[in-house]
Amino acid sequence: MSIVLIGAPGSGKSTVGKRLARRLGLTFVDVDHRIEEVVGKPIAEIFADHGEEYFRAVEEEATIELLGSCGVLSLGGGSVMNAAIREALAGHEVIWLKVSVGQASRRVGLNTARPLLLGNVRGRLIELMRERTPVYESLATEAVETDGRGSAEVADQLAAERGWAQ
Ligand SMILES: Nc1ncnc2c1ncn2[C@@H]1O[C@H](COP(=O)(O)OP(=O)(O)O)[C@@H](O)[C@H]1O
Ligand SMILES: O=C(O)C1=C[C@@H](OP(=O)(O)O)[C@@H](O)[C@H](O)C1
Ligand SMILES: [Mg+2]
Repeated sequence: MSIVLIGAPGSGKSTVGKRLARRLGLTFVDVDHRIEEVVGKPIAEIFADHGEEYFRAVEEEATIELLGSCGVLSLGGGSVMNAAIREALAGHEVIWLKVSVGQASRRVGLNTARPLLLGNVRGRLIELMRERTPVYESLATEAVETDGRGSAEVADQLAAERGWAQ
């Protein structure tokens, strides 16, 4: 079983996941990093050179494969829109990092490396969150509010709940 982090871009999945894994002595993998390794280029270039459909196909394969090993796994924000990935999440501990549009757009900034947000970060986040929030909610075994809290605080709370003693 893995500890899997889901949530919108800017919710802190990559940052919190890394620290949580360190606290618990578990391995950490960020699926976006694995995709970049497999394809051999950054996410933004994968979208530009091959398109979103190709990215989603690689994401599906990488996510499902990584769910087969133990540790902490940070998913990409859009991965939960894929039915095969949703099915593969069954039986895992799925932590939803909640974030408001305002905080997420401040965190990712205007020069984001996230191709889906380019042009109008706030507007795109509103659309994505409207579509995805019910899905995040339905998959989560635990939900954590991250607004107004640092990523270290969020990670340490999750680690403490799982037996990490400060
Ligand atoms: N709770 C938090 N408070 C403030 N900034 C945060 C928080 N979590 C993450 N960040 C910052 O927001 C940015 C996006 O975080 P990241 O972990 O990449 O999010 P995600 O993987 O969910 O898109 C990073 O610069 C990170 O340092
Ligand atoms: O929301 C999305 O569809 C995406 C989020 C990104 O990951 P983060 O959620 O870690 O930013 C990355 O997978 C890709 O740019 C697509
Ligand atoms: Mg990430």
